[in-house]
Amino acid sequence: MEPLLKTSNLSKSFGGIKAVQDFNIYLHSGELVGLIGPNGAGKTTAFNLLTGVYTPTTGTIEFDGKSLVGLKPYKITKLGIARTFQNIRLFDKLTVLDNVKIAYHYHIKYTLPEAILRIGRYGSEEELVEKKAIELLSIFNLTDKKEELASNLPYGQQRRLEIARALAVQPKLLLLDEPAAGMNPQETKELMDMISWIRKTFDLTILLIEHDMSLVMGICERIYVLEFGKMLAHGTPDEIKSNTEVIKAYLGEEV
Ligand SMILES: Nc1ncnc2c1ncn2[C@@H]1O[C@H](COP(=O)(O)OP(=O)(O)OP(=O)(O)O)[C@@H](O)[C@H]1O
Repeated sequence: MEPLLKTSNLSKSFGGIKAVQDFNIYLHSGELVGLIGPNGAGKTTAFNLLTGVYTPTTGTIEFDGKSLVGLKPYKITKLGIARTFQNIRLFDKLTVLDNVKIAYHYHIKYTLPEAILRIGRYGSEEELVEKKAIELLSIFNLTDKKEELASNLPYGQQRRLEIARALAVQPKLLLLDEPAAGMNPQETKELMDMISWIRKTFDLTILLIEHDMSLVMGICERIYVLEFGKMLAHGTPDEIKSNTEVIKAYLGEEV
């Protein structure tokens, strides 16, 4: 079976800095895979390449049988890749519900005149969007916050809302950039369970950047390790835990 995502010698340089070099990964449909590495290793740059924020200096990205190189981020979202950000990016001045509803509009079918005149498919599609957005909020335990401004939510809830919003674009592949950052151990545990659950329920493939090793080792089937922009190792959590190069890269930290 062809992988859902496959990159080949993907590289990105900023002036003299080789942020990502020969990044070769594959993801099969339904897999939950980790991407780890010390600070500055190139993890977020890799996500930015996969989502069209940056154009690769060299290399290829195949997703679901199509090349993504040169496509704008919104096109890539439409093809089925959604992401969350290391620094949460919500629409602060919108309500929790509207943050999710906006994301559904990637798939809306009514035309602009229908929306302006509030006729045709507009009414029925808007009702459906609201219903689906409320369902998503309930999965993420945010139903009673739906009328709050996103900026008023505590940090852990903002992180969950960002994932809910990413799911609203109905992706095949979800890229999570440090979803547990700033969470306490209890919140991290709940998040781990939630990530495993949404993967099954929404039939997702997930690529996860995370510094919390217990989270990565606990839920990922395979892990890629980057260091100084290069792939240092790739394997199962057990293989990565006992890889001497990886242990060295983390300066003796428990992996
Ligand atoms: N837009 C940019 N312009 C110049 N250099 C950049 C840019 N984005 C990233 N870099 C550099 O590329 C390298 C990789 O950065 P990147 O943010 O991808 O690492 P990371 O693994 O995500 O790190 P962290 O774990 O700290 O988030 C770093 O040296 C960084 O300074």
